[in-house]
Amino acid sequence: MMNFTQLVLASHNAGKLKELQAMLGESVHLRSIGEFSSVEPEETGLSFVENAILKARNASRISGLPALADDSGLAVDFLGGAPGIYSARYADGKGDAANNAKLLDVLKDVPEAERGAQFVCVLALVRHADDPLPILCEGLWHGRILTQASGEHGFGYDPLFWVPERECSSAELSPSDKNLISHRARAMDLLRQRLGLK
Ligand SMILES: O=c1nc[nH]c2c1ncn2[C@H]1C[C@H](O)[C@@H](COP(=O)(O)OP(=O)(O)OP(=O)(O)O)O1
Ligand SMILES: [Mg+2]
Repeated sequence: MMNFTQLVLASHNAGKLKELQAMLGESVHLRSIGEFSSVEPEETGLSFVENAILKARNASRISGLPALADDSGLAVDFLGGAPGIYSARYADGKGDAANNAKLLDVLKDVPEAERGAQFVCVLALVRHADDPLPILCEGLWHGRILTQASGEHGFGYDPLFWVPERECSSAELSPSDKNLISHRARAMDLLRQRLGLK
C-alpha cells in the first residue's frame, strides 16, 4: 500500500488546507503549494475531476512531491448545477463576499422548496506529475441556499448553506463538526480507505 508521510496540497485556499490537514491527522504532513509557487494554474477543465487532476499534476511537477488536489464547489438545483466548477469565479474573481452576494441576488425570488443545492468535492491524488492512475474520490453534501448569510466559521459559501441534519448553516457548525459531515469529509473518508489509512 502506498505510504505518504508528506504530500503537497495543490491549493492556494487556506480554508481547504486547514480542513484537510485536520481530517488527515498527524501521520500525513500536508505542505501547501504556496511554499513552492504563488502562480495558480488556470482551471481549464469542464468538470471537477478534470480540474482536480490538472491541479494535482501541476503541484507535483512544481514540488517534486506526491500531490493532493481538491476541486470543489456549489451546485444549485435551480441553476442547473451552476455555479459548479465556476464557484470560485462566480463574481468574476472578486472573492467570497461578492460570490455570496451574487448568489443571493440571483435566487432572491426563488421559494424555499426550490433552493436545494449540493456542495461537491473531488480529491485527486497523484504519485508524480505524469501518474497515469490518479486516485479520485468524490463527496457530496446536500442542503439548501439560505435567503441571507448566517454564521462566521468556514469559508466560501458556508454562510449561505443550510444543513438540514443540523438545522443551521455550515458556517454555524464548529470546524470539527463540519469536518465530520461535509462533502470534503466524505471524499476524504473514501481517500483514507483507498490509502489504507483506516
Ligand atoms: O466547504 C466549503 N464551504 C464553502 N465554500 C466552499 C467549500 N468548498 C468549496 N467551496 C467553494 C469555495 C470556492 O468558491 C469554490 C472552490 O473553488 P476551487 O477552485 O475548488 O478552490 P479555490 O479556487 O478556492 O482554491 P484552489 O483551486 O487553489 O484549491 O467552492
Ligand atoms: Mg480554484
